[in-house]
Amino acid sequence: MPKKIVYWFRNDLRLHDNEGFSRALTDAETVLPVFVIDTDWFTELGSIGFRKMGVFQANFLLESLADLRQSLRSRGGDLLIRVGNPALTLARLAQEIGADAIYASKEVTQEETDLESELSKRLKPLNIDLDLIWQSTLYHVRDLPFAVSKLPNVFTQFRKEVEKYASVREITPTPKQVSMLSGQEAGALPTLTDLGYTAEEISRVEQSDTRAVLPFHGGETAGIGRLEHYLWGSDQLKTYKETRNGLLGEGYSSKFSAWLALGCLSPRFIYHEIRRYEAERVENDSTYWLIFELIWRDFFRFVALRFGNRIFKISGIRNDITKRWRRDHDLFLRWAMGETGIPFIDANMRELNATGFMSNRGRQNVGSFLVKDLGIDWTWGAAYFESQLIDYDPCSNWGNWNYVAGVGNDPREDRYFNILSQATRYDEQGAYVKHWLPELADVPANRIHKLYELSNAELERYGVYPGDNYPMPIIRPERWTDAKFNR
Ligand SMILES: Cc1cc2nc3c(=O)[nH]c(=O)nc-3n(C[C@H](O)[C@H](O)[C@H](O)COP(=O)(O)OP(=O)(O)OC[C@H]3O[C@@H](n4cnc5c(N)ncnc54)[C@H](O)[C@@H]3O)c2cc1C
Ligand SMILES: Nc1ncnc2c1ncn2[C@@H]1O[C@H](COP(=O)(O)OP(=O)(O)OP(=O)(O)O)[C@@H](O)[C@H]1O
Repeated sequence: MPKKIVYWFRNDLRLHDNEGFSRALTDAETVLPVFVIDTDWFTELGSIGFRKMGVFQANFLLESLADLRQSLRSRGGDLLIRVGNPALTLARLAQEIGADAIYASKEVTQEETDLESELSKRLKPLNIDLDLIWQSTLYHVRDLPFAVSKLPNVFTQFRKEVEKYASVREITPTPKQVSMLSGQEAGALPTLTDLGYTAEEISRVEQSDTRAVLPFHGGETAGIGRLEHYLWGSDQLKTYKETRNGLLGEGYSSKFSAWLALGCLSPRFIYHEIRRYEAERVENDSTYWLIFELIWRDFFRFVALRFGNRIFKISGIRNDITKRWRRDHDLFLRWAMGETGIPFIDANMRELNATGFMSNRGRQNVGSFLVKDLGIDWTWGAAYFESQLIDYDPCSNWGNWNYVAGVGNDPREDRYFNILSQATRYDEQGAYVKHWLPELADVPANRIHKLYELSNAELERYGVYPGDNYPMPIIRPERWTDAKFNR
């Protein structure tokens, strides 16, 4: 009997270095590649009333599926697209075609692993196997020099151990041919409207704000294109370490995150391209630093594997139940909408809302401001990021928020970001703030981050009318000018 395998694409929307899919092609006579758009992704998050998957990531996902379908078609295959409950849909499909097994990549966070368990339960009585393949990290989970239960608590220790005792595996070659089971309806790719997004949400994507760092386009083809540009075309990799804390433009950082989140780019592929770049062009601190950041990404994934649901809980990885959090909805909304009256915070939040992206520097600052200056429940901030980010990834998002909130595995106790000194340091001339807050265009650079110190008369001189074209500050952050906190 020829062997039939259903390949369930998840966050591995690529053909390069896709070990799971390549293994399915090797093990089976015919495969059936499927993606199931889970209707649960579009529900609203209970606590704060925002949609789980924001419109930017949903759009990026649809583009990625279109690209993957195209790549499969050009190799004699196709991508079946279904909308519904993945476990139910896949089990039915596998039964219908008489599949021997379903292969898919292994995920680590609860909603995803719940689906794996549900699917496995449904397949058992049908005598169909479920084979889950680890493939989202730079270092393979089996190559770690320690058991996951003994994962070092501190990033630096983790990094040093993996760098010393593990190596990054070679990439799996891209399949040339896909021999696909015929006779199944391919299924149309839904539109954002089909998925329930409102006209207002869709217009945010369609308007594609020209102030965005990049016109992000989903899919493996665009992801590889971005990599080629960042490394080989523009040579920006060689200055990454100096530019990575930037705020404006496409070049200050790689912008790989959205492609990594859905698996359009494989971290191992990026790694080997960096190594090739080092051999052929230049090897320096910057080329290493991009690998260093990819190790952070791995770290948060392994943290999620080790700590399970603790990353999503208010007490965090540390299980700290002593901290008290405010649940002031109005204050939270002022933060979320970029209406705090603190220009550096507002500019970053407006960028996020308009484009789905924010720099790493921005994320650390708005996170710290919400949690440390406003004292608001950090899980609201994380949930809001989840609903807006084009590169949302459960491990990186919730892991980083654990850090920012001081409930993670940060060795530095009670890290505090002084927003004023951060803004002055990373946006010295106020160019970033003015980019997103044109109403502040006439404020001189030396006053722009300290608007809250100016009198109404002074503000009006610069065309700023508090409470009218720009909000009054929601707090007076005395702490920012106190030398003790001024770092
Ligand atoms: C509060 C907060 C929430 C975040 N949420 C997410 C998220 O949902 N998804 C996400 O991909 N990143 C998240 N990050 C990490 C980081 O901000 C983004 O990965 C980065 O800004 C994306 O831009 P880039 O690809 O140009 O990064 P680069 O600076 O070019 O870095 C290259 C890659 O390294 C990885 N990386 C870099 N920094 C981190 C980090 N701190 N943690 C984990 N991986 C990292 C990313 O995969 C990134 O694409 C978050 C950071 C903070 C502080
Ligand atoms: N890209 C990042 N990925 C993961 N964690 C980060 C990243 N950037 C910062 N952090 C975490 O936040 C901390 C503070 O960041 P920051 O870059 O300000 O470091 P710093 O030691 O305070 O000084 P500097 O700004 O000179 O790098 C880092 O030490 C690290 O723990």
